[in-house]
Amino acid sequence: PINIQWRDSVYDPHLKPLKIHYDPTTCLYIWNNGYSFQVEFDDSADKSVIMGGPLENHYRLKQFHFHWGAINEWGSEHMVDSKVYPAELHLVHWNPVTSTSFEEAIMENNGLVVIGVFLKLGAHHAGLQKLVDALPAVKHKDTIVEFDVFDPSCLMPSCPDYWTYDGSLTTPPLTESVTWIIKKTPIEVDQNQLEEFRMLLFTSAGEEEKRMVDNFRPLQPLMNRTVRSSFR
Ligand SMILES: CCCCCNS(=O)(=O)c1cc(S(N)(=O)=O)ccc1C(=O)O
Ligand SMILES: [Zn+2]
Repeated sequence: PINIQWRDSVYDPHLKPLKIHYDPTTCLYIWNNGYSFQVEFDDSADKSVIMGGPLENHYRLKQFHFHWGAINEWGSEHMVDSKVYPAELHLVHWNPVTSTSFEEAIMENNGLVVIGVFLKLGAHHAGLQKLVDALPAVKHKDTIVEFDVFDPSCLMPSCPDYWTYDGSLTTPPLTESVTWIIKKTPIEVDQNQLEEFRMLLFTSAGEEEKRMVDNFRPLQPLMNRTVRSSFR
């Protein structure tokens, strides 16, 4: 993750609007992987896909997860002009044109696209609440609960503006296979919803409880990468 300096980003007029078509019935389950909670999707066909933006072709939604802090002062993996948000949503997609599976796409150049959406403290988010209500069922590491119909588009801000740069996964194997698309405008969630995230545990049932908080990777230097913006 990087600190996006608005002034260093370059407006690219060739960047198209991002097109998102998620099929809510491709949602499978939520599970606690001991690092975050993830909502997994059926990626066996081109049913929940994104295209346009900086992308050459379409990408299939595989999973989404969040990163958050112990308190509202930090939690996001990216920053904007050194501003940190209390949480960040990542929607992970893979390229079915150049790879035959997600696992293969992880190792490919341009194999993955991750859309990042900042969460800020504010109004109650009705769409997120369905997800929050399921969290007690996945409190411990390696627990899973069926989650049959959910449309992640409800977690997208209406503003089309984004930054994009070529980067890596923020989790091992940290491969440089990710086209990052970071939405400029955060979505609002309320204090209770953030607190529910912080009630999850890193630990399995029976172990000494460790609250799942601060599950973000520290900032990495941008090096010679350029961040392009879809807006002036
Ligand atoms: C088989 C190895 C998978 C490694 C990457 N998996 S992932 O779904 O892309 C992922 C991405 C990310 S991130 N923050 O989007 O780079 C975080 C966690 C995971 C995960 O698997 O838990
Ligand atoms: Zn992530």
